[in-house]
Amino acid sequence: MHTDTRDPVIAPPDIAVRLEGVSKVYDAGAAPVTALRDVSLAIPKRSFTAVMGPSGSGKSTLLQCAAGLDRPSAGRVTLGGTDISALKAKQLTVFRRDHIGFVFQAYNLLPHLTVARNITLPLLLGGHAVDKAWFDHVVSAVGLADLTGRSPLELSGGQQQRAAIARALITKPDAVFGDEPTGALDSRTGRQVLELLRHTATHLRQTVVMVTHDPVAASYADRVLFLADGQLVGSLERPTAQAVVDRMSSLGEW
Ligand SMILES: Nc1ncnc2c1ncn2[C@@H]1O[C@H](COP(=O)(O)OP(=O)(O)OP(=O)(O)O)[C@@H](O)[C@H]1O
Repeated sequence: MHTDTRDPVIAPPDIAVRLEGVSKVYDAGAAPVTALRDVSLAIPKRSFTAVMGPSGSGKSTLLQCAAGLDRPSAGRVTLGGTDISALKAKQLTVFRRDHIGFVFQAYNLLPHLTVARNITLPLLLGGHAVDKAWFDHVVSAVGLADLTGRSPLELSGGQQQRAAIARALITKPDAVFGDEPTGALDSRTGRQVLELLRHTATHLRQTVVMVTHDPVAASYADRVLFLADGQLVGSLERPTAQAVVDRMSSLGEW
């Protein structure tokens, strides 16, 4: 299914995520809400991208559509060469499990499973064998090599988020999507997690896309995309926190 829908014309090999004319309208009772308006973008493989914008600008909606957690009202989303807008619900569920990593503010680890079992769960659910070398590489990269036998309940918040990142990486996904992944962490622990996401793109050669409100968090990315009123209104390459603050200020209240 994955290979059948590959189209080298719409997704050249260096692009991990592509949105083409994506719009999203929520049917919220009497007054529909347009959360995304004709958004087109391409995210290169092995890059770290932050998505910023004022509250209500459509950041989470963009992430949900890009990650196949929600469907756009119009437009096309291509992930690693697969047009996910064309997948049926069940195919999309399988595709998400095998090809997309998620890191949320809540870690969503299962307390009755060890850290190792939590990390390998996406492989188990997909009926795939664990690549021991990649498992060891990932677990060591997230700094949990000595803690894999523990319950998540015996980990700190930062360690739990690092386990969630390892779980997101275990399938070598087309992209890892994070919605405020450091939102629940204190600033020192948050910085460690941001450094890990940076390391994930640079050294583990994975693609990371993160929604954040925090200019310091965004400064860890290669590129920041700015949304306002559901539209892509600009981007910053190699951002500094100050440059992000300045751009956000020009977008109004945030
Ligand atoms: N399920 C939904 N039903 C109706 N409207 C929604 C739904 N989800 C989001 N919206 C609306 O769509 C718009 C964009 O919301 P979204 O959550 O994507 O913005 P955001 O930039 O992530 O906001 P925040 O920074 O406050 O989390 C908002 O006007 C919001 O109220």
